[in-house]
Amino acid sequence: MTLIPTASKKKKEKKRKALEIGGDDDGEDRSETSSERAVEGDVKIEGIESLFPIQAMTFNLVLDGSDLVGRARTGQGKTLAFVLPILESLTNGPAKTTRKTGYGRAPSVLVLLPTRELATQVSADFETYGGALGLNSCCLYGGSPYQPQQNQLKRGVDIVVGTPGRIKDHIERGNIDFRALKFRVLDEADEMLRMGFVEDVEMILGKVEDPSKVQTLLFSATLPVWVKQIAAKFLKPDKKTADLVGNTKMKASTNVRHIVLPCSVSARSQLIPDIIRCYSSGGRTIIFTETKDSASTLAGVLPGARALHGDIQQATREVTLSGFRSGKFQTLVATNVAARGLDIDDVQLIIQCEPPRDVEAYIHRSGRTGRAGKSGIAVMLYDPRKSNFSRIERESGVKFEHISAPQPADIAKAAGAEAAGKINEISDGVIPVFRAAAEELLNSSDLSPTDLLAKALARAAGYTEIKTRSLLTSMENYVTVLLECGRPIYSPSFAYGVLRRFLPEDKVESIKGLALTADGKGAVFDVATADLDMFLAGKENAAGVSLEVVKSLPALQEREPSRGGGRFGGGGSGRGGGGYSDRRFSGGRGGGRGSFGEEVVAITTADVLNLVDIAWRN
Ligand SMILES: Nc1ncnc2c1ncn2[C@@H]1O[C@H](COP(=O)(O)OP(=O)(O)OP(=O)(O)O)[C@@H](O)[C@H]1O
Repeated sequence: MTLIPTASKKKKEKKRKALEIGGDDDGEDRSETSSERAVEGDVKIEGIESLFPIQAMTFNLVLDGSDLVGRARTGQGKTLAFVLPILESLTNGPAKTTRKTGYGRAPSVLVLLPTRELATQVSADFETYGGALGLNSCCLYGGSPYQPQQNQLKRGVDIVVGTPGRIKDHIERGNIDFRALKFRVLDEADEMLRMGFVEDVEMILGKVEDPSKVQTLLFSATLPVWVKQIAAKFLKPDKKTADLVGNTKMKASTNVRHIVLPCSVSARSQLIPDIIRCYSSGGRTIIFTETKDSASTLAGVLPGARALHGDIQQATREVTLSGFRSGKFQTLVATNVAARGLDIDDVQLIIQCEPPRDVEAYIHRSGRTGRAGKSGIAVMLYDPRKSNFSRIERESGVKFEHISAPQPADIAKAAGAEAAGKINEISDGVIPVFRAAAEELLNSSDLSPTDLLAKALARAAGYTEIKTRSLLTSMENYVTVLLECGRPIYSPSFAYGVLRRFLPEDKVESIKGLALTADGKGAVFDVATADLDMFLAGKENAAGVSLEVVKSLPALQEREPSRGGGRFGGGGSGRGGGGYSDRRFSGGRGGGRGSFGEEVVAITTADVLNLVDIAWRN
């Protein structure tokens, strides 16, 4: 008997169609061709025609009884890479003969995952594929009542899937017996340990009396070195590794277009709907925020969006996620609770509101799209004044595509074309009713019929004006300008100093997002459209100063976030603004700790040049 997955995702979600099982029932043939048989064999599960590489790699290793570390990029099928061989082993392989059966049986499989949503998802996979083989599973996670879980355990289950906290609770209540355990799986192992579950995980794994009789499998798309060290404690010394990422540079999904876009915090809620319009291809979008509060706030202002985070009641979390999966709404705003493992059909776009703190978070969040060979887009917003994504770029191996905000005019154009298309769908029956008003309009207006029709289309598409959007902070009704003064601009404070020569203080203070250009010759910043004329006229009185509106953002200097506003950062602008690290000029990098732990502020060459400049001007 050989397993082959066939369920299409939609059907899987409707209790996932049963497996057809057939042939080869002797259970003897577990040579290296087992995985091939899994692909070519008797049982076909719709939607899956062959094993993905990680699955082909792990199938025989698991059947052969090895402990295993499995790593493949996001969306490459790691779940079935343990589900299928475990089920095969239990029903037709080495674990078959000693597996407990009957009422009250103790579980043969334990799967630990970091989040409730993920536990539910993986449990559903076991239900789908294992259920058809007569194996039942239960899902144990916090925030839901104990009693039904306890009853299930009492009746007997083959597979227990859950989060460490709740599983530990059940162990302490004497509800779970691990004496019959054959497999234990740590999925998204690094996240589970990072979330502070180390002790719980250790306690749970420690409940297995004879670990030599249990196979331990550890999976993730990211396995930082520290996880490998911890893994050495849980897995047998002769464990096998199936690592499809290894030392390759690119650690994130290669099916995803990785994009960065400058945007200030205040412009986010205006910009995001346009990013969705331009990049979601009509599919679902997941937006990641750093905090629960910002997830709730953003979900509150984005049309048709719902929030998902750890402060939301479990029952609501479940309703939200199933509504998103079933397409009741198209935009989910979440914290990292949705970053790991979630496999949701037709998520075309990921938006990260700011660069996450660690590279793993970037890899997993962006990996919620571009799954199972499909393509997707991940847009990461950053505030050029504060954010630095170069570490993520370096450590993930992603070469970010830089874009600026979609312009409202472009979006309006597309909406206009759509509105024009819809005009043909309107019945000619409306003409007699509206003709008199149309004639009246034509006769009373100085505009040509085409221009009048253009206005009518604008109205139909919901536009009464077209705003501009700046390139640097993505703010509406701001434009981005480039300042040059015939000599290098070493620091933001020098740029502010140049502006003060020809503009009043309040206007200098009103500019947004000032950043230095990578060539060291200029600075770019955003100016309110209403102030633009004043800026352009003012520069006429400042010799050697040039100021021009830019259509595309020049390459900018990298900002070093760790220094904060250092003693010399930001100068007289009052903006603090973390120091710039222009490698051509930097003498030393950022702050550090002295031998007694005190904060050491390093002065970069740029700071010194800046001081010289200020002295020179005075
Ligand atoms: N052999 C296969 N053929 C076709 N589709 C598959 C196959 N294996 C898995 N899939 C589908 O691929 C998608 C991604 O699989 P899965 O969720 O296991 O990825 P993953 O590697 O665990 O990703 P992540 O690291 O994000 O958790 C799922 O929708 C799954 O049903």
